[in-house]
This record gives sequence, structure tokens and C-alpha cells, in this order.
Amino acid sequence: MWRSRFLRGAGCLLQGTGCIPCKPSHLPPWRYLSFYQPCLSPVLQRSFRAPAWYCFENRLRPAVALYFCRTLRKDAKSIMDFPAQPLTVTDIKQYLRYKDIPFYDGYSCLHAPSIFMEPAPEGSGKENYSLFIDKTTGQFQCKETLVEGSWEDLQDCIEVMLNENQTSISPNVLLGFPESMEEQEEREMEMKEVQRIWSSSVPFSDLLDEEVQLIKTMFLIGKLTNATLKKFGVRFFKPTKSLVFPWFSGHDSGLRGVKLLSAAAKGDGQVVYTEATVPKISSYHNLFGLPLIGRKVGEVVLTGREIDSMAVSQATGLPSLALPRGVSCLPPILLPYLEQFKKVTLWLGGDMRSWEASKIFSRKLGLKRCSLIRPGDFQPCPSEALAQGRNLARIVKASIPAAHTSIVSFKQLREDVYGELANVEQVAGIQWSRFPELNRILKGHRKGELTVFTGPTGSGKTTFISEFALDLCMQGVNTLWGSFEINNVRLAKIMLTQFAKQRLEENLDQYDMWADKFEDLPLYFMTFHGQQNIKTVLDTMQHAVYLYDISHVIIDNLQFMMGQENLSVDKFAVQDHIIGAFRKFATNSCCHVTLIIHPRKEEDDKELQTASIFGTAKASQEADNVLILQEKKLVTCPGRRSLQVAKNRFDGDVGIFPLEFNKASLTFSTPVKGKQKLRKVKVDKNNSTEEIEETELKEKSEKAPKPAKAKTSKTVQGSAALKNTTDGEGNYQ
Ligand SMILES: Nc1ncnc2c1ncn2[C@@H]1O[C@H](COP(=O)(O)OP(=O)(O)OP(=O)(O)O)[C@@H](O)[C@H]1O
Repeated sequence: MWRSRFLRGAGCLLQGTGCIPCKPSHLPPWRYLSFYQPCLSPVLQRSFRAPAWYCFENRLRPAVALYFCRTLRKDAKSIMDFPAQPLTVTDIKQYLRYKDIPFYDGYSCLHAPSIFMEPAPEGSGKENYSLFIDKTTGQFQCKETLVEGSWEDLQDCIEVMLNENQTSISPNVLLGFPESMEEQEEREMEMKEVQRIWSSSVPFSDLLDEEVQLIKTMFLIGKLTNATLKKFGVRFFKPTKSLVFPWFSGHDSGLRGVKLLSAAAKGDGQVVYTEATVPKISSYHNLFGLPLIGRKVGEVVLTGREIDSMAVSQATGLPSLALPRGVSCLPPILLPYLEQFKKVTLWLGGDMRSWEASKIFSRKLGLKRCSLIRPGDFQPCPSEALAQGRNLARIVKASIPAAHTSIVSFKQLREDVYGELANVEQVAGIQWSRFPELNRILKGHRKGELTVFTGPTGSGKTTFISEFALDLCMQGVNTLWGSFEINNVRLAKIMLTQFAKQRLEENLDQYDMWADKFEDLPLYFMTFHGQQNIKTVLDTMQHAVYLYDISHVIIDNLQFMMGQENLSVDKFAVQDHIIGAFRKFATNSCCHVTLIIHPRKEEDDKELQTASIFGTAKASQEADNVLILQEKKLVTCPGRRSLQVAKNRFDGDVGIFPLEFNKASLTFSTPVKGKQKLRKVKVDKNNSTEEIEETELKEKSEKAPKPAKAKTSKTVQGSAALKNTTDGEGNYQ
């Protein structure tokens, strides 16, 4: 497959923001240049800041000229210290009009005739609008030739094509270059594996009746008929006892991949379902059911699972598609395939997570054409609805429009309110698996909130928040890191150590095994380091939310966004402005933002409070949650840390719990509960310590009443004393 995006550094996250040169040996000479663009001296770069026509007049080869034009745009901005202007749909349209390229406005994409194919004769009625340009990113995709790439790549192609007076351009000449040997080998191996699994799996019609019944019972699809399973091409792979869902290319109907759904019984009698895909999930872009839908069909029900799509199709006769990664994301690469539908009904599942995902996905798909099915007792996920004998057609008909006006009445809100009341646990958000105490106090991690995190310098803020975010990421929370202080390699090393829960330096033979697993996490890093402009960072975050459905962004730390702002302005005002911007982003993008802010300088022996956060009160006012890493000066165990939840807008519960640091695995865990002693120490001017207090508390047992409610952070500050204690040896019990 030809992929122009390799030109700008494959695998480089958030391209265009400081990407790493990649495989220059594969490039045509003129492309070579762009890889070394960052290596040009500023003087040289400036000297090329000339408009495109200037370069053409000087008879540079067009693409070279284009390259320098691009340098112009990028470079001019960095010199002016001005953030890159995000691409708008107006920019794209203006460019296409200027180049006389016809297009029409779709829901998520602009549709244009493919420049990679010879145009059909005018008026023949066969004009093929198979080039899709994403309205948000400018990323293009030709459905006929499968060429894809960035907006800049497309502009290059158009310029070269027009300059050479051609009516089309061959992707092989301009964009294409073969994948590396390694990539080719990997792809070939994957395809062999796909073929192997597919050819050794058995169609349902070839299985004995008893086998079919057993399989259907195992996968809770008793009501799905053999005819439906056959229609969707589902097979059974005996060696792993898995259902096999095929991925057929819409282009030539060739087999491109498979998804295996396996069921395994746990000790307690529960059945656990797991999914595996070949190729791996990040490149598995199957819209299951697509080959069954004709090009003229204008309505579709979008589900989160293959068995749900089959249930909808069987029960309603409506066309239905399943998203390859369920509710976790809707990759923009799939959007062109959904452009033909005037009406999209999202029925992603029967829980709150699916409901939230359907609201977010409908923004990408275009609110006006989307309607949503609200989960509830009578509206479970489609396969369950089928199993319960519900009327699926009626449920689809009762879907509600995704678009809403700015003013609503309680009548429109009452179902939402009911949903929140009826699903208290799900509304509380994702639970941490490593920090049960956080679940107890904060209740969970919710989308759209702003968490402010502070702690003394060098106390382990980055290390703690790394594990805090990793825990969520391991549960499918799509995570984006903005680490401005430590570089991504060091951060990834910390996270990998926490993931493996061991010192990998001493177990290098296990590195690949852990790295392979770690690679599968929905984890992304911004490529920024050092001082950054807030607008650039926000644009990048916005971009990432669109591309990867990011639902948690961590910014370490806010001080790195302050440096580039106008110093003549009051720095507190600048900080407030930045906090306001992150707050707005979290709410508007339905994305949780965790913001690390340094504390103001305090006396060493003082506990931090909400008011200790650097700057004005804006940070704690805007935050939904305030977390403080407390570093207590204990005689018996200096350096003991605790995590204090000082504000919790969700339900007001606040509290504090001890953390035990494991230096080998860089992890924090909650010490075993019990009778605990606390000994505080005072550090005098000579740095010697003096024991000032010893208390013995019965640590809150499971039966203990809930932590004190404190609706305002002020109340918390007043009662910020540590509630956890250690035994005589300094160990928490
Ligand atoms: N609880 C702890 N006890 C002892 N050492 C720790 C603890 N937590 C982290 N460390 C170690 O302390 C060092 C600094 O940690 P980290 O960078 O996470 O601190 P920080 O608070 O983010 O620092 P800064 O204030 O510079 O941003 C690291 O080497 C880390 O492994």
C-alpha cells in the first residue's frame, strides 16, 4: 500500500510538530530535502522565505519550490514565535477553488474527483468523486487507489500535477515509495497469518448442529440465525475456540484481516470475552458489514460490536456496521466510508460509556445526521435486546437526535437526569485498579473534568501521575501526555517500569515482551519539550482528540506554558488565562485534563494546602479536583508520601491516604490498612529533625463512615492534618 504519510515520518505522533526524520533513503531526491529542513540554519531558512511563484520563476523544480514554500510557512511562524494556524475547512475550500478543483461538501469530508485517476470524460456521468479530504485535518484518502496522506502532501501533488499540465498524477511517481524491508516482511507475515486463520476456520454451515448450539450458548448469540452468521461471513476457529469476523476490502473484496472473539471461563464461573485482531488493532480499520451495504444506501445503524451489528441486521433488516474498536475510538480514516449515509443511528452499547462515546462520535460524524439510542433497562445493547426478545426496530425508531440547541427545558433533560440517577456507578467514571483509596474518595475518573495536581518540588509528582494515568490507560482510557519537563523517552521508561512492576534494567531479556504489551496501550505523547505556547499545545490537544479520541490529557507542567507569554503582562494573569483555556478545553472536548502546577514557595515543614498552588485562586476554583502529593517529615520514615484529595466537585468527598513508594518498580501503592501511628517531625534551620507529635489512630476500616464532606476547598485546608499513621518501624499497617 502507498502511504504518503511515511514521507513525514511514519509513527511520529502528531505530525508536523517536531517530527523525527524517517527513512530518507526511500525518498526521491527532492523529498530528501524536507527531511533535513530542521537542519537548515536559521539564516538559510529565512533566505527561502519567498512566495511560491518566486521559486517557480527561479526555475527550481516545482516540488523543491513547494518544499521551500512550506518552509516559509513553518519558519515564519517560529521566528515570530507565533503558533501554527490550525487548518480550517475554509482554507481547504479556498485552496481547491483557487486551483479549479471541483468538490462538494460532505458531512466530515470534502469530496473531490480523485487526482490519482484519469478523469472520466466530462458529462459522461461517471465523474468519480472518490477523493475524500477530512474537513478537520485536511488528511486525504482516495477510495479507489487507497492513496492517503496529509493535506500538505495533497497540495504538493496538485501543484506538481497542474504545473506539468497533467489531468491526473500517478501515486507511484510522486507519492509512492516502497515500505522498508522490515515493514514489508511484517505485512507479509501478517497476511500469511490472516490467511492461515481464515482458511483453517470453519463456516457455521460445516459445523455439526450440537457444535453450533454450544458455540452460540458460549457467545450468548443463541438468537442469531445461521443465515445471519453466513451472510456476515462469520466462521469458527477451533484451536482457540474463537468466532472469526472477516475484514473484506471494500475495494477489491480481498481479505485484509480478521478479528477473533474468544470466550474463557474464569474460576468463579464467569465467562470472559477477549478480542484479538490481525493486523494489530492500531491498523485494523474494518467496518464490519460494509461489503453488504450498497453504495446508494443512505441509512445505517452503527454499533460497537460485530454481534450487535448482526443482531440489528437480522431483527430490523436495516444496514448495520460495527466499529473496529468499539466505543474506544472512531478513527478518522473510517469517516470517508460513512459519508454516503444521510442518517446514522448510533447504538454503541447499553451502558453509560457507550452513551458518552456515541455523543462524542456524533460530533465527528456531523451532529445533524446522527441520532442516538439512550442506554437503559429497556434499551440494552442490540445483541442483548435480541436475546431478550425486544423490538429492535422500535428501539431504533425511538432514537433521539444528536443535535441540540443551546437552550433546553427540563423535558429534554429529564432522561439524562434519569440516566445519571439509574447508573450511579457508571456515572462516577473509570475506577483505578491500583488506587482503591482514590476510588473511595474521588469515586472515579470522569470525562470533561479538570484535575489540578501539586506537590513539593522533587517529591515525585511526575512519577505518581505517570502511574495514575497508566492505570487508567490500561483500562482503555485514550491518553495523551504533554511532558515538557522530562523527555518522552525518560517518561516512557518510567511508565514501562511501572507497567512491568519491576526494574527492567536487570531483566533486559523481558524488555521486548513488556514493550510489545505496552505498545498496545492507547497512549500518545506530544513531541514538545521545554517552553511552549499555550495555543500550540491546545491545537495539538484538539487535533489528538479528533484523531485518537483522547479522553485524558496530562500536562506536566503548567509553568512550561508561561515562559512564552508576553512578560509585560502580569504573570498571574497569564497563568489564569492558561488555566481558563484548559478548563474550556476539558469541558468542550469532553476530555479530562490533569494539570500539574508547582506550589508556591512554602516553609519546608508546612503541609501544602489548596491555597499553596502557585498563582491566584483561579486554579482551585476552575478545577473539579485538586490533588496534593504531601511529603511528610516523619522521624521513622522520612520522605513518606500521602495523597490528599483537597477538592472533589463530583460529590464533595475529600480525604487523604498514605502512599508507599517502591523504588524498583517506581510504583506507589496504598499500604495495608490497620492501626497506624503517625510521627511528624519539624525540620529546624540546621536541618536537624525534632519529633513534635505522635498520634495513634485506628485507621478507617471498611466499616468506617465516609470521609467528611467538604463542599469547599477552604474547609479542607483547615483540616488538612494527616489521618494516616505508621507503626514504630515506619511502616504503614
Ligand atoms: N515517594 C518517593 N520516595 C522517594 N523517591 C521518589 C518518590 N517518588 C519519586 N521519587 C524519585 O524522585 C525523583 C523525582 O521524582 P519526580 O520527577 O516524579 O518529582 P517531581 O515532583 O515531578 O519533580 P519536579 O518538582 O522537579 O517536577 C525520581 O528519581 C523519582 O524516582
